[in-house]
Amino acid sequence: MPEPIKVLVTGAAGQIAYSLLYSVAKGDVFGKDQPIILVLLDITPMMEVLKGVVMELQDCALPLVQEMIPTDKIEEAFKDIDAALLVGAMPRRDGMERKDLLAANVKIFQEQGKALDHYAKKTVKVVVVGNPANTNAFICSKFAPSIPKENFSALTRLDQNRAQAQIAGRLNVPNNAVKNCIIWGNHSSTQFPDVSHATVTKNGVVQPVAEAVKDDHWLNNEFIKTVQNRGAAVIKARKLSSAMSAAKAICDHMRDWWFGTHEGEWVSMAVPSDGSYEIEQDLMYSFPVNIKNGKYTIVQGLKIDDNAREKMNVTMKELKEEREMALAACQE
Ligand SMILES: NC(=O)c1ccc[n+]([C@@H]2O[C@H](COP(=O)([O-])OP(=O)(O)OC[C@H]3O[C@@H](n4cnc5c(N)ncnc54)[C@H](O)[C@@H]3O)[C@@H](O)[C@H]2O)c1
Ligand SMILES: O=C(O)CC[C@H](O)C(=O)O
Repeated sequence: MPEPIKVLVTGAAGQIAYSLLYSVAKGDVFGKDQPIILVLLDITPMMEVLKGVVMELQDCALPLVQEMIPTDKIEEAFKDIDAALLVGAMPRRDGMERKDLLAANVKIFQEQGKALDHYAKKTVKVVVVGNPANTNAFICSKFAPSIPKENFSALTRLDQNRAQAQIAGRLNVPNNAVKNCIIWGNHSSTQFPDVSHATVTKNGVVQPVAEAVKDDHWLNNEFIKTVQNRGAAVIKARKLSSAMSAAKAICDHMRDWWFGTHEGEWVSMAVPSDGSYEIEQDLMYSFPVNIKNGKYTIVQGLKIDDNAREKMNVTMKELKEEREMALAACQE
């Protein structure tokens, strides 16, 4: 058995964590033979609820969980961690604007950035889930200057999974027959779900999604809008933010970062831009990436037409605006 790794989940008493913790604890993310020390951070008023979550995890009697550390102390939570799944933040409720969320949540990530800087291993891999996820990840990295900025990411895998499922549903094929859907930009309604490089395997034949769908109007309109607004649609229906699907996407994101992507396949992650595709450097922008040996590389050389360029710029502009608002909020 390898040495245990220390995995932090914040917002551990919340909705997403309730699905996420079970998957992490049973080895879906870091491997079926990787012992784990699970660190569970939430705020003081949630400690009683967290106690119940810990009892349930205990009662799962899972072999990989070597220790659980439930805490409301940030310095204890971030100490020597190998991976950070930063979920804890306020979710948007029906009728609430994203900007309300930004003001409320960005300070959490300023504080957690500082904690990462002081207490975490310098090799820690961080995925930010709490919204606005890209901008929170940007802030977190900014306040953790001793940790390489490549170690920070935000979750857009849920959007990728949504796009993949919409295409698979339309073509009546299994979800895993659809590959290489891309999410560009922000985890918000300005994101650009792009299937112009995606393929589908149907009746044993691999073909471009656009050829299989044979309906460019649907692909350029309804499909994009459905994916962009899926989170809001779930909130409207459930009166709560997506949780099961978010937890699944967090597992996909971190597992692929840990173990790598399959040959010829890419996944979408919001990562600091290196200037690829003319996206402003350091903006936490979602790109298609390949992953090998724990390191991602942005997929290069994809053809971007005028229509795509325009959509990629819209979501970049929103990210720049969010960044300015977040930096101002950090100074208050
Ligand atoms: N990026 C994505 O794809 C995606 C998808 C779904 C939800 N989200 C976001 O994830 C976040 C969590 O959603 P949820 O449904 O689990 O919400 P929730 O309200 O059920 O749980 C959030 C938990 O975070 C805790 N928390 C608040 N401040 C904290 C802090 N400073 N430190 C540690 N914990 C803290 C709360 O006490 C609560 O237990 C929201 O911001 C939501 O919008 C993102
Ligand atoms: O607040 C939102 O609009 C989205 C919530 C969440 O990020 C999701 O995508 O399901």
